[in-house]
Amino acid sequence: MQPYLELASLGLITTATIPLSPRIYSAIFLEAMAAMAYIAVWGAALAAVLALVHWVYRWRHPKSNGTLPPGSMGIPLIGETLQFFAPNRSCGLSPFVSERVRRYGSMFKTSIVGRPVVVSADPDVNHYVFQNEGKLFESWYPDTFTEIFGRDNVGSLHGFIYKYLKTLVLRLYGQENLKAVLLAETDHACRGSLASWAAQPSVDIKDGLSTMIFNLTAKKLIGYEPSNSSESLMKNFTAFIRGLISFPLNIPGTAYHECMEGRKNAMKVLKGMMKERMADPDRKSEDFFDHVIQELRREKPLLTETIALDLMFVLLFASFETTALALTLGVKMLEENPKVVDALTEEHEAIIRNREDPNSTVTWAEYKSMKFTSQVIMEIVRLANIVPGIFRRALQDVEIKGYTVPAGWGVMVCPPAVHLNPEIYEDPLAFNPWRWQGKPEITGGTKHFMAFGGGLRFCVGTDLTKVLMATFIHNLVTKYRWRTVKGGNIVRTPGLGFPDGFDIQLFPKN
Ligand code: HEM
Repeated sequence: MQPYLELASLGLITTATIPLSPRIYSAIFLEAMAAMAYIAVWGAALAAVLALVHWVYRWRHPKSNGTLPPGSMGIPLIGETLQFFAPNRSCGLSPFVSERVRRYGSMFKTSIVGRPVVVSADPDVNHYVFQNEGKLFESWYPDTFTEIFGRDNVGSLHGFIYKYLKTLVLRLYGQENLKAVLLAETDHACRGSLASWAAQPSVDIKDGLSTMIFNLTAKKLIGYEPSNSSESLMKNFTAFIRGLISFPLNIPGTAYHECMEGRKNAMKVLKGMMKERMADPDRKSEDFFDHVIQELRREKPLLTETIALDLMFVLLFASFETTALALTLGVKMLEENPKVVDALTEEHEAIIRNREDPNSTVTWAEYKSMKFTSQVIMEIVRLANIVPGIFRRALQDVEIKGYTVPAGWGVMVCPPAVHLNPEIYEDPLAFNPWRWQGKPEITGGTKHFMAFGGGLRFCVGTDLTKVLMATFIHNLVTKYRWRTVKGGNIVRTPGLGFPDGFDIQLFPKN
C-alpha cells in the first residue's frame, strides 16, 4: 500500500493527502524515532539523577523512628572511613573522634567501612551498651573485620556456644592456670629473652616482645616450637597484623591484602595441624588445640571445625600482639619517666631481698604484692588504648540520652575518649601511675576504665596480660638499665604502631 502524508494533520493544507515516496517516509520515521529516543534518554537521565539525589539525600539523612544523634554520614559509600583511618602520631584522642565530639557532643553518627554507626564517647552510654549485651545490643564488627578474623570467630558468636568457648579459654588463661603454671613460665620466658637481648648491640623491643610472647602462648595453644617447620606461622601473623587495622582495600600491594594473605596462610597451617591430629585418635592431650579437637571428636560436638579453627586463629593473634604493643609503649613511657622506674626498682628489689633464693621464680604471693607495678600496668593500658573501638549492633531501636540508635546500626564504644577525658583523669596525657593509688583493683570494665572491654565480653586475656607485664617489669628493672638506640615514635591508624621501630640497648646491672 502506498504511504501517504496527512498534510491536513500537519496543518499545512485543509484536505489533501499526498502520496509519499518510501525514502521520504523512512526519513521522517527515523527522525521521529530519534526524537523519541532523545526524549527517552533525557527522561532516563533525569530519573537517574533524581534517584541519585534521593539516594544521596537518604544517605545523608538516614531514616529513623526517632531523633538520630547529630553527625555526618560522609560521602556516599565511603562515608567517613578515610578520616577514621587517618594516621594520628600522638597518644592523644584521634582527631576523628575529638573534632566530632567538639562539634556534635559525646554521641555522634557516622558511616565507616560501609556501615552506619553511632560513636559513643560517653561513659554512661558505654556502660549501658556493655550491660545490655545480648538484650539490646550484640557483639558485631564491620564486615571487613569479620573477613579478617573469620565469620565464626568468638566476637561473632553469641549465646550458648559463646559461653562454652569462653569457659574453654578461661581454663587456659584464667587465674587458676596462671597461678599453677603460667606465672613461672612467663617469668622464665622474660628472663631468657632479656638475657639474649642484652647480649646483642640492640634489639627492636616490639619485635622481641612479640616473638617472646608468641613463642610462649603458641606453645600453650598449639604446641608450637620456634625451631620446627611451623616457624612460618609467626611470619604470617606478622604480615596479618601489619594490615589488620588498615583501609580495607583488597588489591595486591595494599596492607589489607597482605593481611588477608597472612590469614589464609596461617589458616592453612592450622587446618593441616587439625587434619593430622584428627587422624590420630591415640594422640595424648598436650596443648589447648588437643582439648578443642577432643570436643570435635565427640558424637555430638558443640563446635564445628570452622569455629574451632577461627577460635585458634583469634587466640593466637590476641595472645601476643595486644600485650606486646602495650609493653612496648610501657618501656617508652618508663624511659621518659625515671621516677617511675626508681619506684618500681624499689618495689622489686624489696621482693628479691625477701626471698631465700634471689634467683627463684616469681611466686603468686609476690605477684599479688606488686602494688605499685599494678598501678603502672593500669596507667600503661589506659594510655596505650590498644583497642580504639569496641563494636556492637543494636538489636532493636534503642533510645539513649534523647537519641535513637536504629535497629541494625552499629555502635562504636570509644575507650580512648573515656581514658583521655580530663574530667575523668586529671592531666590525662601525663604518665602518672600514682593516680591509681588507693583505688580498689579493677577486675572488670567500669564506666571510667574499659581498656579490656566490659560486661559479658570482658577480655579473657586480662589476667595473662597483667602477669606478663608484671614479670617483664620485674626482670627488667631488677637486672637491667637501658637506653633508646633509635625509633620509638608512635602512630595510630587507629591501631597503635611503631613506624620506625623501637631499638633499645640493654645493660646488665652488676
Ligand atoms: C593489652 C592487652 C589486651 C587488651 C588491651 C585487650 C583488649 C580487649 C578488649 C577491649 C576486648 C573486648 C572486645 C569486645 O567487647 O568486643 C577483648 C576481648 C577479647 N580478648 Fe583481649 N585484650 C588484651 C589481651 C588479650 C590476651 C592476652 C588474650 C589472650 C587470649 C585476649 C583474648 C581476647 C578474646 C578471646 C576476646 C573476646 C572475648 C569475647 O568476645 O568475649 N586478649 N580484649
